[in-house]
Amino acid sequence: MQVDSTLKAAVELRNISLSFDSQPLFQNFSFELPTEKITAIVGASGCGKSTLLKLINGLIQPDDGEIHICGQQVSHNDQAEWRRHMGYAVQQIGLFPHLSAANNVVLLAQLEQWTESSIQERLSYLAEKMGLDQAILSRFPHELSGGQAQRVGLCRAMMLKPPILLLDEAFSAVDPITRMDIYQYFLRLQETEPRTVLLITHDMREAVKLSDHIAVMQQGEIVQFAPVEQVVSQPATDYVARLVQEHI
Ligand SMILES: Nc1ncnc2c1ncn2[C@@H]1O[C@H](COP(=O)(O)OP(=O)(O)OP(=O)(O)O)[C@@H](O)[C@H]1O
Repeated sequence: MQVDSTLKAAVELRNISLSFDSQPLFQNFSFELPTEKITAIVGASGCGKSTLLKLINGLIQPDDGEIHICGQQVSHNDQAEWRRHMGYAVQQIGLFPHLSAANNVVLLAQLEQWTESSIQERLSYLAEKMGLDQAILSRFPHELSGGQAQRVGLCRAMMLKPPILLLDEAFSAVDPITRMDIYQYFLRLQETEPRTVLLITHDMREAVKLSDHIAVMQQGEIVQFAPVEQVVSQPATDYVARLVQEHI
């Protein structure tokens, strides 16, 4: 599944409804993720950010509504296929402890039976862009700093060149200075290899730093979805204004 870069939205949710234990979280929820842009979802704990991400990667099935990926409607039965086109990185990183950093990064490409030369070429490219040298790549996860492990996790998520990248608090486990460095690495890669990114974060400052668009969520609804500058200069509700004031 290739993303046509002229496609307005690489991911589209149409009229999604979802309840947990008869408690509605999403009701008639629609959302479009702009192609080859970074979109941040910001909102308080429990507003539905991670659930939205799980709907997009097929981990959760909506009660009602449609999901379109790269212009095609997908059904829950295709989830294995559609997930192959998505990279996924989370706060907990989840590197395999018995594999070196390099082997963590290349594992999926090996499973996909890429040639050894393509694997090594892709690994070198990502490692260079993310500032990971040979010494770091040969270490095991317990020998890495939090920031190094996060960059390894990002490289792993991007190994197969997924057109869509889902990041759930993927930058939050490190100190602010290391985080700034990782932002720079990440943005450099996004410049050379643009992809459609959904970034889930509590941190409005991170959203402003990294994203093209911000969607602010409150209790299963998007209360503002606009380019970053607009969210900052013209917050649509008091809640968005508070987020902007308190965090920027
Ligand atoms: N599998 C589940 N079963 C029941 N309730 C769930 C389930 N998953 C999520 N919820 C509920 O749905 C709501 C939204 O959860 P979600 O994890 O999407 O929030 P979030 O915005 O990502 O929060 P946080 O920022 O704390 O991670 C919460 O009230 C949560 O308790």
